[in-house]
Amino acid sequence: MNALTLPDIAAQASRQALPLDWVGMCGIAVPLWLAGQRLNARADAGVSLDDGAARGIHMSRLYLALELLEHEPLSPALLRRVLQHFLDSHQGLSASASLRLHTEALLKRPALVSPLAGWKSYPASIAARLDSRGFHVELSVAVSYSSTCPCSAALARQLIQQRFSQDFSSRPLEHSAVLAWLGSPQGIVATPHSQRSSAQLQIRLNPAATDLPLEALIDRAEATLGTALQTAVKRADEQAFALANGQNPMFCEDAARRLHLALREQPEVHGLNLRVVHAESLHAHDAVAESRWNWEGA
Ligand SMILES: Nc1nc2c(ncn2[C@@H]2O[C@H](COP(=O)(O)OP(=O)(O)OP(=O)(O)O)[C@@H](O)[C@H]2O)c(=O)[nH]1
Repeated sequence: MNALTLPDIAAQASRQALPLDWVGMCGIAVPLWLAGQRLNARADAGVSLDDGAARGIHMSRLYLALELLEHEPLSPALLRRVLQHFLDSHQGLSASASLRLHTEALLKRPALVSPLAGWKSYPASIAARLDSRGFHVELSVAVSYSSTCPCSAALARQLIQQRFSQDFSSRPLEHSAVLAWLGSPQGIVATPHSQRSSAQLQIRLNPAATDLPLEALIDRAEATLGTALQTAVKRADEQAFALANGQNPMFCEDAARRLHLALREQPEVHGLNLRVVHAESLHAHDAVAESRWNWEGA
């Protein structure tokens, strides 16, 4: 039997004529180049099946088009070429194509003070679509940070004030005595709670963007929040982290507003959709805020 005699079920007519919105493959292992690294990724690749009478799409053609990802850094232009391949190989069948890549960038992050550094992983995904409305790309990444509750900080300060008032009600206010008190457990009789938090950032790239600014997006988000989770930490770094948290107390609403305003002004951002989750240590549930700008379906 040779290739010409192999049955081709996909080429048959469907018994139930009906177009399908998306047909493809999910979870294909692919390598890609991003943020200066070769990364493992999982691809979801597909097209619409607009010809309702056709039995199926040609999955192998989509799979083989993904080979393009191996050879050059991931960019909007490369994604567009892959999607154009999907459509060219499905002429008469499909008018829209999409590709979603799930990966994890591993970036080296410096300590706050000491000359140390360590690795931090950032789950990320890139989604591209080509259809009659044009081509667009979305970039998503999760950034983890610490958030100190501003309400808890104010309540703790009040208790410290009360304790100070008690302890110094009958003592003269001498500099050395106050300094010693501040350095004692009485000087911090209450501490605010803080929580490990995460921001899920999704941006739609400006159509003119030539790069996928993953690292720039992460850097911008971490600088905006001021309390990114750390990697290598010595005591000097921990002290700097305590200061950063004290200077940046945040409700989830504060974090969402900060991120929205900082990301929206980036020239490569055409739209954004973000969700921040503060995994409360006061409650057994999370505090969550979402914000969108120029986001379809919002
Ligand atoms: N359309 C479709 N194909 C599937 C599915 N599950 C597995 N396949 C297989 O995917 C394989 C590749 O399909 P095609 O791309 O049509 O393969 P081909 O006919 O050899 O390639 P072309 O000559 O380029 O059409 C076939 O062996 C299908 O059986 C499915 O649910 N739908």
